Amino acid sequence: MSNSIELTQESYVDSIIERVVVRNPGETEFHQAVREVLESIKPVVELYPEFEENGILERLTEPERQIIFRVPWVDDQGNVHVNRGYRIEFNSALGPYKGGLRFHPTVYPGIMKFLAFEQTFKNALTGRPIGGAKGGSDFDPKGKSDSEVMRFCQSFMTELYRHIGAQTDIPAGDIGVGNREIGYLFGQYKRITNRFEAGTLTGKGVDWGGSLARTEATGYGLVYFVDEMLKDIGETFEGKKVIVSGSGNVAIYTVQKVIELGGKVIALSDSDGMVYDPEGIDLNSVIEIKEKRRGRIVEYLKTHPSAEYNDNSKNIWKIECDIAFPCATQNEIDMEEAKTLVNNGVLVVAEGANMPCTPEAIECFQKNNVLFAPAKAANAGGVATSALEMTQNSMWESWSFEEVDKKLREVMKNIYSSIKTTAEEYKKDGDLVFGANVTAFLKVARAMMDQGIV
Ligand SMILES: NC(=O)C1=CN([C@@H]2O[C@H](COP(=O)(O)OP(=O)(O)OC[C@H]3O[C@@H](n4cnc5c(N)ncnc54)[C@H](O)[C@@H]3O)[C@@H](O)[C@H]2O)C=CC1
Ligand SMILES: O=C(O)CCC(=O)C(=O)O
Repeated sequence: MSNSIELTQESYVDSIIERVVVRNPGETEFHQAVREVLESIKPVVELYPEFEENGILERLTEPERQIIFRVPWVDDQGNVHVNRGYRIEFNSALGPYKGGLRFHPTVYPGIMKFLAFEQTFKNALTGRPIGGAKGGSDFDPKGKSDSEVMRFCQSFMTELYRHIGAQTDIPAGDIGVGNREIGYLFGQYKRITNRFEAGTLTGKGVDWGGSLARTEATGYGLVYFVDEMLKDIGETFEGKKVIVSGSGNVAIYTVQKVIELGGKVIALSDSDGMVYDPEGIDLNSVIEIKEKRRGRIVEYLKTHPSAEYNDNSKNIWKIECDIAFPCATQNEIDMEEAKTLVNNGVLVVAEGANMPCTPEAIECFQKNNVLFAPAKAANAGGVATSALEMTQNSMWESWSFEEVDKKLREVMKNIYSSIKTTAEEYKKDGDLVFGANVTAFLKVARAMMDQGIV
């Protein structure tokens, strides 16, 4: 009897994975994200037949709404360009759709759907009432003037505005979308709607509805999360050698907090290459190059001639370290890099980017007892602080940096303890991938059950 139940339930999960592959051809990142979640929640789905009876997995893997639109804009020379804009409103069981916008040439439906699917689970872990979404465009902001970026953002919002709102869908930043872009997007939203509806976008400037500490939140939250993991094994950041990939928003504030807690960051990268500075990365120089000048990481050598540069960003994982923070992009660590990190004695790998480690890499870390922190838990501090920004907006209040930072720290602590406890409950001690997926799944699935077949 129990055998047959097990077989039926297993085939339910497998059939859903197959269905996602068939219904979303060629969208490999989306397949990967779905497979990762569904395979780990399998034993839990087996325990509750009502999930199958109510088509929970079919609905959970199909976006509630997918918006694709044309974004025409004119460059500084008067040439017309057309990009494609997206907003994937994946799941609103827990609250209005929430998630960032990515402007990058690699954007296509497979990337948008994987990010929106992941966001649904991540947002559930924050404990805030927010559903999951993601959006963006295949527009490449690299090398564009401020005026070109402004015109692009205005055109993008001219379509997007009709789909978003403080109670409906609240976009924010992601790769290629920072304070500058959020400003242009908000300006156009306000102009079209004739409403200063601050709660419609997060990551705003602090003088016009933004939250203090939102800029720092993803990186700081990531480090707070790892600090909890280290405490559990009687360790701290003090004296640890740390590698952070990328050099954008998440990477910069990860580095800042690691240094504050006594760690030494020795390498950073961008899509062109990586720098290794055994003396410890000088963050002020990185902020000057990346945040102020929007330059390339190779320029670090101009002021730090003793540092080394390599024009393959993947080589960053060859450097010996205690803690590795992939904070650039999806699938940046595969099996080969994972093996190198393990052979070099890495203690912790924590995902700052979304899905930066392939499933094979994660398996390699877990088999070799490396402490592994999955993105949907470890980088949730950014969206959690976005939710704090929404709370401040709805109350017409602005909290101090310290107050927001304290709440962020509590959120990260709670996420860590809840996913660790879930893993223990199912006798998967230390498996934070399982803990995060199951904790988030149960929350979203139960809300979907409560709300009927919608
Ligand atoms: N901004 C946020 O609040 C959050 C961002 N994330 C994720 O963190 C990651 C980074 O996002 P942001 O820092 O916001 O973007 P960003 O645009 O500020 O920075 C991205 C950085 O990654 C680098 N990069 C891109 N491709 C690379 C590659 N193949 N190798 C090495 N470096 C590469 C870029 O040069 C840039 O320095 C993304 O996966 C994003 O989805 C996750 C949670 C929240
Ligand atoms: O702050 C937000 O709404 C979104 C942040 C984000 O894009 C992410 O968590 O991946």
